[in-house]
Formats: sequence, structure tokens, C-alpha cells
Amino acid sequence: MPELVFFSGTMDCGKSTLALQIEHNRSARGLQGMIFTRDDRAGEGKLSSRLGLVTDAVEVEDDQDVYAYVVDHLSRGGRADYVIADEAQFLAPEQIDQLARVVDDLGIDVFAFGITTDFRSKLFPGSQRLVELADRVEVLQVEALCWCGARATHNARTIGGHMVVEGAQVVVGDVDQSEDIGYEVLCRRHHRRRTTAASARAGVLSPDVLPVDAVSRT
Ligand SMILES: Nc1ncnc2c1ncn2[C@@H]1O[C@H](COP(=O)(O)OP(=O)(O)O)[C@@H](O)[C@H]1O
Ligand SMILES: Cc1cn([C@H]2C[C@H](O)[C@@H](COP(=O)(O)O)O2)c(=O)[nH]c1=O
Repeated sequence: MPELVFFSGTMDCGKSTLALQIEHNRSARGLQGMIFTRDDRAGEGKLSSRLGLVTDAVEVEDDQDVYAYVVDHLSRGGRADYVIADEAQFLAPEQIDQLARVVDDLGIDVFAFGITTDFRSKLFPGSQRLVELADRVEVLQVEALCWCGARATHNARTIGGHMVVEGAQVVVGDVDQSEDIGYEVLCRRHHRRRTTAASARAGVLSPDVLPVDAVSRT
């Protein structure tokens, strides 16, 4: 049975790498995939991994009907044995429904990759729809780590290394503290306390370092 699979995790946990491996393994066996992406850091029409691999992809536009795009490709004699959609959190909920239709009406596997929640730990609309519709949600095996060593489960947006909670939901960027605006993956405890690696180093007061009395009053 064809499936809609959502591979989800934090930033920097290997989603794009896995997407490229799936593409490599299938194309090595003569299958032809259709690859969608949106707002990859490497630029328009690219699917890239931090390991340095990159491939061409179809850049999904606002209001684009991805189901119609696949049908049009097939009707022109093209092949699509499977579909990959990276940065799927940036797709509109309607486009996720269209991917589900690719599975159900065309019998094609769709592998979607994306982060589930934004820097405020709120679901992206596209990811919410994927959780609602996917046959399977897969959490990646290689865990990204918080600075404290715990499994990273949340994405923080940082300015100058310090976590911010105001701003637009979509700001394309990397897990890079040298940039003005960057991202850092954290465990839930440190995301809740807004303690990034830089603020921990700077000894910024957080409930982690407050006296027990003070913690019980907060
Ligand atoms: N220099 C490196 N050596 C080994 N692995 C690396 C290196 N740089 C990045 N990685 C691996 O690549 C992962 C990020 O892969 P990527 O596919 O770009 O992530 P995602 O798409 O989830 O943001 C890191 O978690 C790490 O496992
Ligand atoms: C948390 C968060 C992330 N983004 C952006 C930043 C990156 O461009 C992508 C995630 O890419 P990755 O391959 O998973 O690292 O999403 C955003 O726009 N808003 C956010 O809140």
C-alpha cells in the first residue's frame, strides 16, 4: 500500500540527509522520484543537507496545487515512482491534502520531511496537517542534542546567541551562532527556561540556577 510518511524532528537532526538517501537508493534501482521543497537554505529549487549533498528540486510556490503538478507531469509522459517533500513545514495545509491525494488517487508513496514546531514550540500549519493525515509519523533515529546533553526536542530562535520568542513564524536560517539571527536546538526544559548555550555560559539567571526558595515562589 502506498503511504504518506512524515519524517519529523528538530532542525539539524538529519531529515534532508535521509531524504537524499531515500532518493539515492531508489534512483540507483531505476526508480524516478519527484522532489519538492520550499525555502531550502541552499536556494530556490534545491534540497540540501549539512553533510554537503544537494540535489535539484521543484520549488513549491504559494497556492501551487502539487497534486495537479504531479498529474500534469504524468500526463506528459513523465514518471513519478515516489514523491519527496522537504521543508514540508513550509507547505500550506491544502498542499499537504494534495500530497495525501497523490498517495490515495495516484498510488504513489510520499515521503515528507520537516520540523514539527516553530521557535515558540507551536505547530507549523503544514506540519499539523501532516500529523493529522500521515499514515506514519517517523522520528529520526540520530538525535540532536541540547547543550546540556539531553535529547533536543525543541527549536529556539536566537539573536546574538540568546533565545527570542517574538517574530515571524518563518525566518529561513541555520543552527549557527555566528549569524545575527540563528537557531539552536534545546531540550524542553531549557527551551521553557530560554537557556541557550550562550546564556548558560554567561550565567544568566534562570530557574536552573535560582535558589530552591526562589524556584518554589515562581
Ligand atoms: N561535519 C559533520 N560530520 C558528520 N556529520 C555531520 C557534520 N555536519 C553535520 N552532520 C550531520 O548532519 C546532520 C544534519 O543533517 P541535515 O540533513 O542537514 O539536517 P536537517 O535537514 O534535519 O536540518 C547533523 O545532525 C549531523 O548528524
Ligand atoms: C524553528 C524555525 C525554523 N525555521 C526555518 C529555519 C530553517 O530555514 C528551516 C528548518 O530547516 P532544517 O533543514 O530543518 O534545519 O526552518 C523557521 O522559519 N521558523 C522557525 O520557527
